[in-house]
Amino acid sequence: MEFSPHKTMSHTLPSALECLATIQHMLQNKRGMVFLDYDGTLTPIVERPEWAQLSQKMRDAVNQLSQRCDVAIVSGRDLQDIRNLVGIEGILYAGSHGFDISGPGGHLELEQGIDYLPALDRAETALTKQLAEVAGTQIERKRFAIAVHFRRADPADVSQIETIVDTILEKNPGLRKTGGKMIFELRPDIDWDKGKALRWILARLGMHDDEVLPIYIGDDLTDEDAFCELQKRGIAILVSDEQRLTAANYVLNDPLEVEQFLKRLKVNQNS
Ligand SMILES: O=P(O)(O)OC[C@H]1O[C@H](O[C@H]2O[C@H](CO)[C@@H](O)[C@H](O)[C@H]2O)[C@H](O)[C@@H](O)[C@@H]1O
Repeated sequence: MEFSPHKTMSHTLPSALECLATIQHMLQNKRGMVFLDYDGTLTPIVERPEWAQLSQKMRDAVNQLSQRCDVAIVSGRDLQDIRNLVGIEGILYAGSHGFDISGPGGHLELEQGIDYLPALDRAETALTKQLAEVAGTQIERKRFAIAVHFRRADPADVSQIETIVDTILEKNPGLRKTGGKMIFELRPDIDWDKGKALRWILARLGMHDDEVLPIYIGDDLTDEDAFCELQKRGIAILVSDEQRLTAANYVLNDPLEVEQFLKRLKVNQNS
């Protein structure tokens, strides 16, 4: 029987900071591994993707955490972009929503969706041409996804932008549309997402359910796939100060609370 995740409204969830003792207790005798989303989790959401720079305090918090346990950054951004933005050696990076994975020292490489690169290239060309005249749009090509940003567009233009994206999608079978915070995204239409990537990473690291407690922290729609994956085996923390339906089991209000949580979390390779 297929597992159907339990979802709840985020304002009913307990704070991960207030429940730190409980989380520590769950980590006892388990190996901890922390998965972190980037935008909205490690950095506040800002108007342009290139403005979302990691603060030195947050970099230190993640770096110090990576001395205590395995850490993976799992982002919708391009793999090279996220690696440059975070700039910490010795941790695992997953870009393009988990389609493009690279572990420390070149271990644990995965490129999911290579066959779809021509379709993504065609879609990128068409989007660039057709959205050129729509003010405030921004196209961000990642190796295995294309984001169409409309945060700076006139709200009255959003349905026109979506129609353009949908028309291009129709002409490029093999891709699918997903959403996020003021973006439409096109990505390979295959059964792969941040949740599947998380499962793949744990399996490749030889981390079995009874030995490891994975913790995933994220804020966006694509992070829900990872939250669903962890309902059976870990801790899922939503970063949000707004109400929404989520499969997470704890909440943090914003990246500042994430930073405090990461600093205070006592977790070891073998807790
Ligand atoms: O999985 P993530 O690391 O959270 O990436 C999700 C998307 O984040 C970025 O876009 C979002 O953040 C921007 C900067 O704050 C903001 O301007 C935009 O409106 C947000 O959607 C990134 O640019 C995308 O590629 C990621 O897919």
